[in-house]
Amino acid sequence: MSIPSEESRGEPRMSEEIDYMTDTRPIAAGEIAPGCKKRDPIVVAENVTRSFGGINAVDVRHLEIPRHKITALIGPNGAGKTTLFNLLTGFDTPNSGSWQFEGQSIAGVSSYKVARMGMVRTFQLTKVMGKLTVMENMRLGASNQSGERLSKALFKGIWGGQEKKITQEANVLLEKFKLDAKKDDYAASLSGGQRKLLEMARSLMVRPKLVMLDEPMAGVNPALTQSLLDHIKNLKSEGMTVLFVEHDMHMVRHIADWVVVMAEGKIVAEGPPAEVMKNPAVIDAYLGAHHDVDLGDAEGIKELAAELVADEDSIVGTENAGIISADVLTTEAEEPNGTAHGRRSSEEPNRTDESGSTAQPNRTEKDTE
Ligand SMILES: Nc1ncnc2c1ncn2[C@@H]1O[C@H](COP(=O)(O)OP(=O)(O)OP(=O)(O)O)[C@@H](O)[C@H]1O
Repeated sequence: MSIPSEESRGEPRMSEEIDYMTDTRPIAAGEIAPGCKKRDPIVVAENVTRSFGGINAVDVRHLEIPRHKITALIGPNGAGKTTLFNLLTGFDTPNSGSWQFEGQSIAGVSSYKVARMGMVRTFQLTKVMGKLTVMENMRLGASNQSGERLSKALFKGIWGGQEKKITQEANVLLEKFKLDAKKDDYAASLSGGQRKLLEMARSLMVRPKLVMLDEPMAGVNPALTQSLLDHIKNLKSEGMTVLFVEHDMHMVRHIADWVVVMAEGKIVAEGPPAEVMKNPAVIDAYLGAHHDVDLGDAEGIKELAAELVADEDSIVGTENAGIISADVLTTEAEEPNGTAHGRRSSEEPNRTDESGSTAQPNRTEKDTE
């Protein structure tokens, strides 16, 4: 679907419509660097901080989220991604900071008002109401839109003219998300992946401009993964902006237009996915040496095996070291100093141990042990 462009920052308004799936105009307004300005930001945050005891969970000097793009927010566990989501959407209160959505200051605005303004989010642990039916959950989503209370959201007839319209909209979304056959089932009976879909469908009842997804792939059965990816791409094609937190680098690589990297509360890198994933600081702190390999197919596995052969740091653990070929292990084992499998332990820190506590997507040393 094509949507009229909304230019900002002094650029001429284009008279023709823009297809946001094929729009190749630059995302950054100038040089790409952590906290850089965007050509057309939908969110601008300034000096946002949040600490818990002695921990600076979020310490963001400047962050802009590009409109009509899919932005991935990545970083090790505890980097502050979810806390930043909570702050921006009014689910938590910062120690300091200001931020605008669509040019309007929304710091201190409650979560339901933020949703009504068009900025919605989903949660890492899905929050659908298990004892309500799928359709009732959808109605609850619409209640954010009209500011109605829970009781009104659930009981027929109270909404008068709106009821029919809301049900129609819910039906369209449920059909799109292939949940229409389950609309009278309790949400508790859905699989984890279907609940994620329901949570996403429900958030769309407010017709948002910005959809923020916290780990949409976590706990989703591989059979539903592609469908979730397609739904997220569709949000963009329908003119929405998406910001998602994800540890699954396959997803980040395949659907993100832009990647923002957080570590210890700060924005430490950002840019197009291919560039960010080549950034040595990001690789060291988060991705690990072989992050670039797609393990979704046999070629990817072969590629990883070849990379591991060339990377002596990868030889850890026992001789049954997974996908490392027996030839390689034999060669290593025959080295005169006899340290082939334990060489990092004395003179260098073992990267597996170091990163194991933080870097979930690192499918390298850990997985080959
Ligand atoms: N309610 C809280 N009380 C105390 N500490 C908290 C709270 N929420 C978050 N933290 C701490 O703030 C830091 C940032 O946590 P946050 O959950 O935002 O990280 P994250 O990047 O989302 O991590 P993950 O990828 O594991 O979800 C962590 O050190 C966490 O322990």
